[in-house]
Amino acid sequence: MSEQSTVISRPEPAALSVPSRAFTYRFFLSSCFLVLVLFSLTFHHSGVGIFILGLMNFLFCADVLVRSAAKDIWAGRFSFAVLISLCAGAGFVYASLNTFLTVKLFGPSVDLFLYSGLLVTLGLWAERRLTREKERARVFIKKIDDFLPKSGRLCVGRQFRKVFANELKKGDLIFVKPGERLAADGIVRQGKTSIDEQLITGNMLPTSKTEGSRVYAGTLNKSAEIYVEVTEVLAASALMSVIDAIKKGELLRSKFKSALDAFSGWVLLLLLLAAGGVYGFLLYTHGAGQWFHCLGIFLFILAAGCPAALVFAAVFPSFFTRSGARASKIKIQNVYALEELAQADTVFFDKTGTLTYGELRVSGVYPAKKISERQLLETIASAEQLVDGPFADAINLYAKKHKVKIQRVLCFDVLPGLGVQATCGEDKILAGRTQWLEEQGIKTSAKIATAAEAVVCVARNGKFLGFLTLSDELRPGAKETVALLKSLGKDVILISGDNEVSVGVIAQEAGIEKMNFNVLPKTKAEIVSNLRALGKKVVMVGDGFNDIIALLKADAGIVFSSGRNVYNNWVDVIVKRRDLFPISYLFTINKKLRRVVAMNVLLAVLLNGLVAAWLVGRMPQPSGWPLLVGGSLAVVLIVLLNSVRMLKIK
Ligand SMILES: Nc1ncnc2c1ncn2[C@@H]1O[C@H](COP(=O)(O)OP(=O)(O)OP(=O)(O)O)[C@@H](O)[C@H]1O
Ligand SMILES: [Zn+2]
Repeated sequence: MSEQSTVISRPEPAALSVPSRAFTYRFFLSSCFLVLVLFSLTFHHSGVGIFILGLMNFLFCADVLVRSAAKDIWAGRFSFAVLISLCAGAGFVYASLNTFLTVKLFGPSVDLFLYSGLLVTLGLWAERRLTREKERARVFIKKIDDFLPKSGRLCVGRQFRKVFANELKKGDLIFVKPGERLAADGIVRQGKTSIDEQLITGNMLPTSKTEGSRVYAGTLNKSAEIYVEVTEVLAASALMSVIDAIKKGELLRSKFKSALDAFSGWVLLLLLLAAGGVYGFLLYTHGAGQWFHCLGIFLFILAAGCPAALVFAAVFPSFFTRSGARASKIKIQNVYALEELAQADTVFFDKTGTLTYGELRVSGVYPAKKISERQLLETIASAEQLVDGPFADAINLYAKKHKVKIQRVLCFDVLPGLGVQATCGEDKILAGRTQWLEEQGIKTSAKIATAAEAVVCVARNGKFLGFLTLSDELRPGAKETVALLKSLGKDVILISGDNEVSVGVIAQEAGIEKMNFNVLPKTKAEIVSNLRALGKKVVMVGDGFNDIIALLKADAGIVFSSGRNVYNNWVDVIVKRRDLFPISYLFTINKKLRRVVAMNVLLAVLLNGLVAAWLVGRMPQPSGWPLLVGGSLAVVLIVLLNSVRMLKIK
């Protein structure tokens, strides 16, 4: 019981102390102050008025930045908030002292109210962006919780009692009305209905269910009342393992550090060294008695040297990276994942739908002895008629083309990675993986082991009727991508639910030496987790439902998708293309991205430093603010131009 509740409880509220709303309204307020200061400076209003505007900006807008800066300093982090708070603060103090002291401080008497205000405004904007990104992840987590059934109707004798879904135990009987979500995995004991199982099996069409059918927690009962025997508590249900993987993945992601924070410490150090150096030099030449008078130059360099363009140094490149990728039908949902891709040790490729198109075609029909081809086809086509997905689509198309007679299906279960189990009239049909049939005591054919393509075995009432082979084609670029990944030193492994021979054929075509075959969807995820536990960085490239947990458990997940997977929100990269060529781009782009960001930071620091130095060199410079602000904005433009390079997908 205690274990159940820990799994179900919401993720701990991460270190998101300030909501983005707080940044949003402060950003707009601060922009207004900025305009007012600019207006006052242009029309030479009194210094006291400008000081009041500046003070209000600090009290009402910069307060969040200062508070989070204090927290960061306390924790020994020299974050972006620390940099902006210190520099904008220095500028404000400098400008205030110059407004009220009769003897001006040593330094260009440039009005820094405007510039420090600009730093505050841009700082708020950047922090708002970052917190919003984290909040979005939170919203997704909340949304996934909506799928979680909250309560169930437990049958006690002839009565019902509403209980929390996580209180249900194996063997309990529950009553489910139409329109309700199932509270646990189970087996239908009474009633007939159709269930929307998209959440678990990916089947878009409702699945018909009757006594003996399997049902899953979280799926939606659509048409009639049913009684279900609980076979698995909610905490151990299929839905829960997906939700659990999603939450763990989000937690992992929320720990990523923004590039802005990573560089801010260095910029701050540089500024302190420059300002401190000049200050020391002045003390040396003017004498220590002048410490207060000379302090001006320290404050000035700290404030004017802090590049406003720094805010954009990391934002622009990732924005353009995303846009460039989107134009090529790649949706990078998590830019930080690019770093993981670059550092990955192992890359797993799923076979059907990922390395191959996943557009299967029935290539062979092999009836068992004394069974006609018709019989075999009629049986499997009846079982698959309401199923979708690559296997069922191919079989249904083939049946239609060959005018195969189809029996009405009473109910069916889709078992991800295994196959389909259906009831037609009195007959029970199984269509799926060879091992799955063997496990149920059905003897299949020895010929199957030599099939070089995906196989679906068919049985009716425990009797093997034969099998079908389905062919698929490698996506263009598969070979090239594998070769490139190998040249980058990555271990490439093919992982598939199909048999050894058919996986081997595709592996060879793609140039992959390592493979895992006959793997169940659950095992895929375990293989990924185990490798990660050994300290490896693992990337999963997959498609659709069977791979979702493996995709979520990996350090980064890339999914090939036609866009109807409900779990797509949670995958790092979505590829909506026919070829595999851009996959290698995803693994190499991070290097370029980092280079461009580093160059942006360098450009911003150098150019802004030059402007500040120019002002210091031309002391006193009473109306230098247009140069400082104009210069900084010009640097923003240069950073922008440098970042546009990321648009190009090589
Ligand atoms: N609709 C279906 N009808 C019959 N059999 C099916 C169906 N779906 C899957 N199977 C069986 O399950 C096996 C594995 O399915 P599937 O290819 O979807 O798994 P996977 O783990 O995603 O592997 P892959 O790497 O090939 O994508 C298939 O080879 C097939 O025998
Ligand atoms: Zn697949």
